[in-house]
Amino acid sequence: MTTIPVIDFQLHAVGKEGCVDLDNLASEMCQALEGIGFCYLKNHGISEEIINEAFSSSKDFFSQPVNEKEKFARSHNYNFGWVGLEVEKLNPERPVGDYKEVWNMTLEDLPLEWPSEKVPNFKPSMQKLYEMCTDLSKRIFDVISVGLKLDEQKFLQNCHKNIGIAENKTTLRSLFYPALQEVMKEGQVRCGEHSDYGSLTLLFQDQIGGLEVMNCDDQYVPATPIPGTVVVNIGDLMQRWTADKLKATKHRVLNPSNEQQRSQNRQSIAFFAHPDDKLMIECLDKSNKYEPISSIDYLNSRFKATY
Ligand SMILES: O=C(O)CCC(=O)C(=O)O
Ligand SMILES: [Fe+2]
Repeated sequence: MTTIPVIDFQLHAVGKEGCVDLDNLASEMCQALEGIGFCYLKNHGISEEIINEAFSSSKDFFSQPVNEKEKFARSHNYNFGWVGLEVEKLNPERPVGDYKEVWNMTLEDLPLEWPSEKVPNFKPSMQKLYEMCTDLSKRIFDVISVGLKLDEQKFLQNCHKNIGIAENKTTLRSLFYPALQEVMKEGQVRCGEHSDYGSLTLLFQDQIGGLEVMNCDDQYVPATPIPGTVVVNIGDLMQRWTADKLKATKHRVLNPSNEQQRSQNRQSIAFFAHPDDKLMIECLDKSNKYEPISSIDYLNSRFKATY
């Protein structure tokens, strides 16, 4: 598979009720996730208004001066808050950190502040999108469970019961890539080559473009923005869980070469689903290809390598 397929999710979209036969959708989706590891979903059911609000309030947040944003710097204990330019290096082999800023959040009741005084709409709009992404990811888990022929359609969904409640590290992250400098540091990119850590990622991107995904021929191909769609991909934990059946594909965001694009900010919002912290991740096919590990131990081992 060399391109990223667009899949119509209408049948099981957010807001749809009732039992439907997911077999065809499931095989279409698993074929994509076993191949290139990415797909676009159209008709996913999350309203454009909710997505746009999260993008515009994020922009308001990131447009503030650094000293304002620093007040809300990421707490290592919770993976919550603002991370500044060049701090994260998603590909540790690159010489410098990524040219991006991010805001990470969960829905858990944490003793942490939002910048609500200066950007009142940021918290409610991100929380709303988190809720919608929780719903959509659970529906995608149903489809994948059917595609993997697991005993129960709700099997994977049940492994993510605590999303947004407690003891689950599922994170919504707003990313802001500022317009580029005329001369960038050697080897610096917007987002270095990496695969995601968790089970499933949903990604909303603006119209600027730049996301690239490694295809089955080891070539990076553009994941061109398609209005109205969400990009879906598999994380490393899900690859391990499925004994390498579903693929956690490497991706990156390079610096545009076109002068007009270089002078524009880029925004995206990613939802990283993780199974409940204490869940033991054992190969679903009983092959024991990888040792069992708890969801939280796996995630912590990955964070150590990034920060
Ligand atoms: O901004 C993007 O399009 C991709 C971001 C990403 O891959 C990540 O944060 O894991
Ligand atoms: Fe990623």
